[in-house]
Amino acid sequence: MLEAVRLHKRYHQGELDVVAVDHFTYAFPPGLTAIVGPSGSGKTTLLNLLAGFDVPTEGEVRLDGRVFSSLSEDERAEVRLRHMGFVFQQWNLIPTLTALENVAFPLMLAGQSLRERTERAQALLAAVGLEKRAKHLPSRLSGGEQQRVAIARALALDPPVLFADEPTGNLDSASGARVVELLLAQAQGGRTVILVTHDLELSCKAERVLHLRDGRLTRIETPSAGLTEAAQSL
Ligand SMILES: Nc1ncnc2c1ncn2[C@@H]1O[C@H](COP(=O)(O)OP(=O)(O)OP(=O)(O)O)[C@@H](O)[C@H]1O
Repeated sequence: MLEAVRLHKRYHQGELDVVAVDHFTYAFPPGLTAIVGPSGSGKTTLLNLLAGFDVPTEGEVRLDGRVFSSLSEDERAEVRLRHMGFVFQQWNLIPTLTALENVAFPLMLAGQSLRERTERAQALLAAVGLEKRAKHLPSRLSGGEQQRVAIARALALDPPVLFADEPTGNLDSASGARVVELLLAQAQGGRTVILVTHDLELSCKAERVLHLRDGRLTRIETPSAGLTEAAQSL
């Protein structure tokens, strides 16, 4: 399980101190959790802290009970490779690699043989409905197809945690719906999916919606149950 404990991030901007994340505490259960909040409320900073791209000023991130945020950069990268997948607004595929090679890339980093990783990447592309596009370069795929390749790549090493940052931001509604379906299927399959979005319709599909304001967790909504609880009581 991924947990944030009194996670705090302060930036120095000249004379000013900006608190981007303010003592955020939450244990992310399996399933889909959305993080919403106005621009500047700290969503991206929080995601970067949870994924270990950035380190907190105070507090910690724990993964399966082990403190993750105080590991070295290399150790965090290794944990990230094996335990976390990423689907961003900009799909960030490697432009010179085919769809199949993009999906196989993390498998190569993890030391799998060419045969193993080709078989696994083919199966993943089939799972997102793109087996016929395996040899295409990203530039020959639509935005929605590129995002599905990014999802297949994010799932390559079967990570328990999947981060999605505005994954439908650049997509038309039909492609966006397909991407959402794939993410929901991952959440229903028991993965912890953490979704940052401005899209209220999308956040309503989450089991839990965390509201951030000025870096603080101000409200937790459970849209399906129609319940809210005060974050302060956590
Ligand atoms: N590297 C940085 N240096 C200084 N201040 C930063 C840095 N990154 C973020 N901030 C500040 O931290 C606060 C939170 O920013 P963050 O990008 O996390 O918000 P956000 O909710 O993701 O916003 P948006 O929805 O616009 O992407 C903002 O006030 C921002 O200016």
